[in-house]
Amino acid sequence: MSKKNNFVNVSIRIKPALNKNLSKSSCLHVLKDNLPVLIVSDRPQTYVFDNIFTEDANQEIIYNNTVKPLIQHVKNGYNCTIFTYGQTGTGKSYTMGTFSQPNRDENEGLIPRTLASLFEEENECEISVSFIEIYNEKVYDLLTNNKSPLIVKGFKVCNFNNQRVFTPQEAMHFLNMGNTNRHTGETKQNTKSSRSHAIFTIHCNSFNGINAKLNLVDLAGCESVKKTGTQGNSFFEGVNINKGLLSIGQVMSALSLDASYIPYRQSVLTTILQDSLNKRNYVSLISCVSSLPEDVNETVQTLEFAYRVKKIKSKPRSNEPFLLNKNEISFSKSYTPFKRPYMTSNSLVSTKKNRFCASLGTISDQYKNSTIESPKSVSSLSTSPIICYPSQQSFSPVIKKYINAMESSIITKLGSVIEKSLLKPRRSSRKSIKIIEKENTPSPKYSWNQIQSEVTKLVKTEIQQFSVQSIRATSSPIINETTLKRVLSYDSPDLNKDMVESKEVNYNEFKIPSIPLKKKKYNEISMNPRRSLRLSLKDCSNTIDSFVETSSKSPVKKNRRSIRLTEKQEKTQIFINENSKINIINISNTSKTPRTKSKLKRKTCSPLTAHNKHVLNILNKGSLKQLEGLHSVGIKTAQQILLYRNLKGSFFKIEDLNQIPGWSEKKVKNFMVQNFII
Ligand SMILES: Nc1ncnc2c1ncn2[C@@H]1O[C@H](COP(=O)(O)OP(=O)(O)OP(=O)(O)O)[C@@H](O)[C@H]1O
Repeated sequence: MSKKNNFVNVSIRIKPALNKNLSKSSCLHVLKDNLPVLIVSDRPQTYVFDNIFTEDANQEIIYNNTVKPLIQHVKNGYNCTIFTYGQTGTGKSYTMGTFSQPNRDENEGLIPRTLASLFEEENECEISVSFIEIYNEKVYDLLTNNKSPLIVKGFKVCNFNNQRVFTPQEAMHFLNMGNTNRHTGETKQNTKSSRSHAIFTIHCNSFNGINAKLNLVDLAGCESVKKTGTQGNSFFEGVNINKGLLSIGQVMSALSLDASYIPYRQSVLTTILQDSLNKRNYVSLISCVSSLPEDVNETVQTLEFAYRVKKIKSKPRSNEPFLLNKNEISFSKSYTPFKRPYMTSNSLVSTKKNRFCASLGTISDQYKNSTIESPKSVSSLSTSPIICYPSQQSFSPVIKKYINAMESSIITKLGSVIEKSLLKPRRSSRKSIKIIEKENTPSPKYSWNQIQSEVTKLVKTEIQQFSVQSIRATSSPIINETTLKRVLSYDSPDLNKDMVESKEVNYNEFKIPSIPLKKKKYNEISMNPRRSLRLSLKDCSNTIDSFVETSSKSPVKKNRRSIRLTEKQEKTQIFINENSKINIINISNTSKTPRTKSKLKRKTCSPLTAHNKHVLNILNKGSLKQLEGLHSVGIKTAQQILLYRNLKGSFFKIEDLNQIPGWSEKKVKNFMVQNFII
């Protein structure tokens, strides 16, 4: 399966002629060169499949080539489905092993072999089994004597028996029990014909929280009323059987054509197999065919179905809870910032929050079940607990309870911090964002400082609150800084750089790492409207010291491009140049400062220049209403200007309007003419 890198495996099994006396010529010819090719007599088509099992292939060969490769996938958390399809009497139930065989060893089918294999190795997961059937478009539990149909909600069957099993024998007991309860009947073509579609499911719940299932589906056979000779009740059974099979064919066709709509709802069979028959799971199909010339139409129909399934290109996805690993980080880096406005929908937020909490939840679970050891590097990130304690420390159950409660409390609250940050309302309209997205402008500002301080506060208070009760007495907890960085960098590509380094710190010394800002261009810088910070001289000395000390670390202060200190006589100005060096300039001679220059200029401004400045001022600082007050600016244009300004910063000159997406030079000129800008 994996050698061809395709996760849908399609096999054909040709039923041997059981009555040698009746065996005539075969309508199927198999060529085995590089690929197994099947040719049907007198038909133009040739078919290539993953496996073609000829009449002499025994049950072991079938198992080794179909189900065996899936076992490890199930253990790794992938849902897998194997199903048998074909004309009635061609050996689907025989292949699947749903009915007990006279000589168990040799003829044992796929289900008994799978169960034996799952229990063979040391058990890494809890195994339970369920067995249901779909009879006349209703679902029945085969592991109970209750004959009332089960309720299907959405695509989930409710209240079916899921029996925990510890040995293959126990599991076989439930298989046989289900078989006795299954609807069967006699037809012209099969003395014990299945009148229902049966689904035997092996649920594998691994101890690290990964749950996966293996569905072994024994479909009822396609039947022609003429050949089976069914009448009355059996006739209606046949109609419903064919309905299920037809719908499964339509689902497969849609999947193979990559259709946006997959018609799962056409029948109960496809409805409840929805979470298994899709591109996220491993699927293996065994199509059972007859080689008898009189069955050639049914055989071709089965081969066509198999061929459609073969075309499906799937991408299986593990049920493993979401963990931020290196790949996720690199994904986050390649995140185009402007996709965010679309992604901050409620659903995305809840998905992100759930996935994030799930990842931390798993971490906590692992932590509960294993010896606690401090994480050492980024590579151990995905398995590291959020709070670590000195290794080889054994905790009493009471303390463990506190630790768990504290962790889950932190996890829940961190989720809401993230949610809050992602749901930060935007003033912009969706349309405007779309326009600007094309221009690949920088990301809208997120208040990461707020998140930082909230997370710090939260973690500290939580730990202190719990520590008081018991933990502090036992040991001093250590916050795994890497994990918290991960929390902070959850949606911030900027922060991921920090993750290369990892260390543990005591919570008393714990400080959320500062976010290094990228060198920004003019427009990006102006995303932060506070470009300068004025301080009175009283606070000056303290502030300068702390500013100088922290400015190289703190991105918040870096954004403040200068601190202007005002005093009556002496003025000091602090500039941070592009290399993050701080220059303190004495500007007691006011004529040297750019500010004074502009003041001088302003004095000599002509009325027209003043008007230009006024318009520019409105463009840079005006409210939506004020913008609308300008000529040729409607509500949409005003919104667009506002959005652009919020994202890119101020306009230097009115001509800069042509940087707004959709603003041609002609439009800018028109704006200028209408607003008397010269
Ligand atoms: N490869 C095989 N080797 C030996 N016996 C086989 C083989 N395939 C099928 N049989 C036998 O053929 C008969 C019909 O097989 P089976 O009941 O499995 O068919 P089916 O496709 O499930 O039919 P239906 O759709 O009517 O349930 C059984 O007696 C079975 O033992």
